[in-house]
Amino acid sequence: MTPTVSASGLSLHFGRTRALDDVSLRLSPGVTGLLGPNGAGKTTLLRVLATAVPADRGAFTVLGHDPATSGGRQEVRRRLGYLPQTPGFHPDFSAFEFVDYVAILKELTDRTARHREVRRVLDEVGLGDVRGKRVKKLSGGMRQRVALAAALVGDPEFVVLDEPTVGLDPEQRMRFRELIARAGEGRTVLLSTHQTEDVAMLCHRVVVLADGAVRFDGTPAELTARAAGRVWSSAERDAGAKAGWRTGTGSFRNVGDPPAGADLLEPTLEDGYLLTLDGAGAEVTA
Ligand SMILES: Nc1ncnc2c1ncn2[C@@H]1O[C@H](COP(=O)(O)OP(=O)(O)OP(=O)(O)O)[C@@H](O)[C@H]1O
Repeated sequence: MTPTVSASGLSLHFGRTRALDDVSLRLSPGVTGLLGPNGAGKTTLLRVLATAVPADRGAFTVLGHDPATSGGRQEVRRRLGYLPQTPGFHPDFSAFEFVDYVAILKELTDRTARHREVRRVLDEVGLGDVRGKRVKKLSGGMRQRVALAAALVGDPEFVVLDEPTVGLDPEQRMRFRELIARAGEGRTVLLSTHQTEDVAMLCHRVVVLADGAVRFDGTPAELTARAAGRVWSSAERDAGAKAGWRTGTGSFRNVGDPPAGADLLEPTLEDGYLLTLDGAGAEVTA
């Protein structure tokens, strides 16, 4: 299958900071999770792919369009939905006005068709009843759903979501997962998150970034399998553990190099992720 997004050798420096280091990836329909510690370069990668900032080196295409040319950039933006880490809401806009404003920027020029589309996406995220409410009066979870509606307006083929579930309570997070899963049906969604459960539950693929570089690119099951035979239980923290913590049962859960005869546990995606970061030379914290 031809990938929706094809990127090769993307690098970007901010002064002496190397935010992206030779990143190559291909994205296809479905939800791809982007995991990485703070400062790994996730937001920077998303901003480059959303054409908000150009890379220093490397290139990418979205559905064959090259954003390095002004015509190509316009084509990419027409096919793109972007939920940034801090959506810039005008606080006095209603939910409808905000999404309509984004729809205008996306060049949905026919007013009647545009308003129909704005109502459709607000209904899709469950905000049809409060579309006239000021954004500043909405809860944090509702505001995130307004931002998701803005990302989905115009039915883009490539959707970039930067930590959309941060700060949400478990019920809202579950609701958001449903919405993201639905958005990923037939569309290519790139989801940056710190929530390994989001990735385990939603994503067909996961990319791990550390120090601006890709450290893993594969399925969630493959990431989990990296920790097979490397998670064990013990009465005390084990010397061979890269990370270990006392669980609610009082025993330690260790991740790393187990001693002979260790009481092995079923690994999770988070275990595989922690071990991948350790291999990358990043600090493992748990
Ligand atoms: N506009 C900028 N100016 C200077 N440095 C920047 C800028 N944006 C990002 N950086 C630096 O680039 C690196 C990558 O940052 P980025 O925000 O992409 O990481 P991240 O993985 O999204 O982190 P987080 O999980 O904390 O959001 C960091 O060292 C950051 O300080």
